[in-house]
Amino acid sequence: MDDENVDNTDTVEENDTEESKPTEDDSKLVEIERTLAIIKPDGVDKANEIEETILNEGFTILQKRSLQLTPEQASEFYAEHFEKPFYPRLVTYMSGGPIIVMVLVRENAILHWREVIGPTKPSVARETKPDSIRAKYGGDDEHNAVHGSDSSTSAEREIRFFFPDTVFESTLIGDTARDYLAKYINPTLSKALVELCKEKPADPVVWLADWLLANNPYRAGVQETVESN
Ligand SMILES: Nc1ncnc2c1ncn2[C@@H]1O[C@H](COP(=O)(O)OP(=O)(O)OP(=O)(O)O)[C@@H](O)[C@H]1O
Repeated sequence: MDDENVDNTDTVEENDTEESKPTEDDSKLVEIERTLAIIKPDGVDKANEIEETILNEGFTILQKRSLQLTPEQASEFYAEHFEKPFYPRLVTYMSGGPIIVMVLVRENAILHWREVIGPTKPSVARETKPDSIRAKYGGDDEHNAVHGSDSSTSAEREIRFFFPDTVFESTLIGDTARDYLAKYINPTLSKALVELCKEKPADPVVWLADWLLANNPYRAGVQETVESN
């Protein structure tokens, strides 16, 4: 178990209501996103099954840590619930044993992970989403096995909370990605693939990597630039 301290931020997010949260059906754009998943203390003995579900649902586990929160860290993480009657019990619960935190990546990761974990209360999950993680592994309304970020703002704050070195850069998608590749990669790569087929080397991947390094038009000292299509 890793007991290193987590980063503490003093940001308090706005308190989203269940009604205001978007659903997957509302989503028009496909986005590659990151979200934070926590396997809570009561879910840790089912970690293998939960991780299998994560992978089966098409997520990549980008980062993973096992740790135990101090009561202060649990209070900070759930600061938005400070005034709720269940807050003291929530802090005791979340600091009462080891947890596993993961950064998950997928198209629409935030919404999809919320769908996979199911409603907050396991009793409701068992009635309405019996295949969800909280339906299968949750206990009472407080002990619901897993957490998922509920918005991109929360995801960024929560990922930084546990992985303070994370850099958030926008990922190019759609036409922007196509334009970027067409301008900077395709001309050189096409030429490299033509040469590769002529050469037919024994280890094509290493040969291709060497060719690209030797013919990188953006490397200082390489004179020739490849015409774009
Ligand atoms: N009525 C309640 N009684 C006891 N515990 C509760 C209650 N409501 C919420 N909790 C606990 O507080 C956590 C945070 O509540 P929140 O309303 O943010 O739900 P959530 O976003 O589905 O959960 P999480 O933030 O853990 O993913 C819940 O996951 C649950 O452990």
